[in-house]
Amino acid sequence: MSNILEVEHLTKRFGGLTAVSDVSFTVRPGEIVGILGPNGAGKTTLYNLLTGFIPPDEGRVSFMGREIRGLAPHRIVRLGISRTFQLCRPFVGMSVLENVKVGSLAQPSPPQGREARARELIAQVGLAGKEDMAVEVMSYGDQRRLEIARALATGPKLLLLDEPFAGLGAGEIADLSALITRIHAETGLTVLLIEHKLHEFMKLVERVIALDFGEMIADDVPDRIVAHPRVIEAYIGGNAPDTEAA
Ligand SMILES: Nc1ncnc2c1ncn2[C@@H]1O[C@H](COP(=O)(O)OP(=O)(O)OP(=O)(O)O)[C@@H](O)[C@H]1O
Repeated sequence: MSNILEVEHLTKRFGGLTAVSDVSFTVRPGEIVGILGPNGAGKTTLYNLLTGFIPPDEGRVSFMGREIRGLAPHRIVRLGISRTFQLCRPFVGMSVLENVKVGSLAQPSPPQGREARARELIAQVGLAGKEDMAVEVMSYGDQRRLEIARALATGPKLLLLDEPFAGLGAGEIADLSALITRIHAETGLTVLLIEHKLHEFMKLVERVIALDFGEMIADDVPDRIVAHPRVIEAYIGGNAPDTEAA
């Protein structure tokens, strides 16, 4: 399989606004690809389209050679696409362990191995010892780790991260960035990453797909993206990119 994900002419309109406009790109297995763009560029809408949360108006999405347009979110998770959210969405009133086990319910695997696997993932994201902790008392940084563990529990081949560094301090960002790098290296998982903290973003990703007003304006390696005239214009015209370390 040459590409794990193929997006062709994907378009989503909300009334008169085209949030994602004729976007086409491919992702190879094991790549870590950044999705860049100022506020409102269409990044989260793109994730919502890839995960079946909303249907596209036009275009197609092929995942591991299979057309997934129109499939319900739980079917897409089962096929191997998992995501985290911009705002953490842990199940409150449940422990860390229970939260991760919920993720594993996405796959029709026998229940016996679920707890052991959940404990492994909790350790993998650096939360060992916190299995029984209530999620509402966790730090924001730990909640981000939990989100990643829960997403991994669904057994993804493609992981979509939506602003994992939002709201974190510099130390937490560096730690989480190292965690993402390690998980990517250890598992060979394909990763898409939306992030406004460009300093860490550019270090993490191998390639960047840049959006502006729903249109794809560039698809290139980080070094060329930061010098790309349309990317610079998109940011200078709107929000200056946050290229400093947080
Ligand atoms: N359900 C919706 N109904 C109407 N408009 C929407 C809806 N969802 C998104 N939009 C609009 O679509 C555009 C793209 O939004 P989107 O959230 O995808 O941008 P984004 O790049 O993720 O921005 P941010 O970086 O601020 O999260 C915005 O103008 C937004 O207001």
